[in-house]
Amino acid sequence: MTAKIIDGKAAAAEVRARVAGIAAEFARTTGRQPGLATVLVGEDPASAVYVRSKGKATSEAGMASFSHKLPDTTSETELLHLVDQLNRDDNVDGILVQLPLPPQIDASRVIAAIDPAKDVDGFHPMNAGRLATGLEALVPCTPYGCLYLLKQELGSIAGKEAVVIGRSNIVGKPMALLLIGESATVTVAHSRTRDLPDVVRRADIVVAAVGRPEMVKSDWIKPGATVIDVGINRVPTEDSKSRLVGDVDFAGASERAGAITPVPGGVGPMTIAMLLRNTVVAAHRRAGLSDPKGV
Ligand SMILES: Nc1nc2c(c(=O)[nH]1)N[C@@H](CN(C=O)c1ccc(C(=O)N[C@@H](CCC(=O)O)C(=O)O)cc1)CN2
Repeated sequence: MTAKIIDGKAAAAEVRARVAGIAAEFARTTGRQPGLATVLVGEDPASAVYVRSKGKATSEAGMASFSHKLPDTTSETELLHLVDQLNRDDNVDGILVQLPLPPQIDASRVIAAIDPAKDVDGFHPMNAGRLATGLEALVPCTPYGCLYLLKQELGSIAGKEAVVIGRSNIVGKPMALLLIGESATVTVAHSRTRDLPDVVRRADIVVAAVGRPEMVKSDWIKPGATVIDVGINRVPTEDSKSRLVGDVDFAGASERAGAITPVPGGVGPMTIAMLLRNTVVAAHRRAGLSDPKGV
């Protein structure tokens, strides 16, 4: 079997186009554009690329983009002060503090300081708790993007066996909750899971989010399974350059899976599309409007 390649770039472009239509309608109704503030602390090159892409995508969707760049010597107090200003700014509907943060800053304190109504990353404990209890929440962008791709591929997920590899607050845990919300039967596997290959072999749906290059081997994949690869790992090549690989052995798994996301071009672009989606949703809720349809 040769798997269908799930095109995350195309799906993200569709979401972004719909968000742009919603943002334009919001601006007509309220007299202002939805606004997203990004905060980058330090010089991490990958983070700088992601934040630039987010700002560009925000502007392209007809939303206001507010970019804040702080030096890597920024103290936690200084960052909390900026978050407080953004919380009070009525033109800002969404606040995104790019992770990771430098070691002198406790990311969990910063996340907890963001107004939950503006927490477009969905990382605030209030949004995490609301997602866990099935209440309306802002949902973390990467798992929400994975769910979008799964629903587009499979239609209903109800009753499917899903294995999520990884238990981070940002991907693994919210992914598991979203799959439970769709009535899948969910196993969360992690570094202490016994006989991981056999656990993965049961899965109709595999979501790999461990951050270990090509850890998931082809013979772990049940024939016909849908594989969502969240990993983005840069590995050296023989010509002293580097390339991106996921957490799944893509070449091997493509021979067994029914459908699989590539890296790059799979889940990554969906993360940014869902950030824009969360920003228009936050803008509507803050303006007292009902949630936009179709995203
Ligand atoms: N505050 C946050 N920080 C981080 C998040 C997040 O969701 N919120 N996620 C990641 C990084 N990330 C977004 O910030 C992100 C990662 C990758 C991509 C992407 O489109 N990747 C491309 C490949 C890019 C490349 O060539 O390097 C792809 O997969 O096709 C988008 C966003 C950590 N921090």
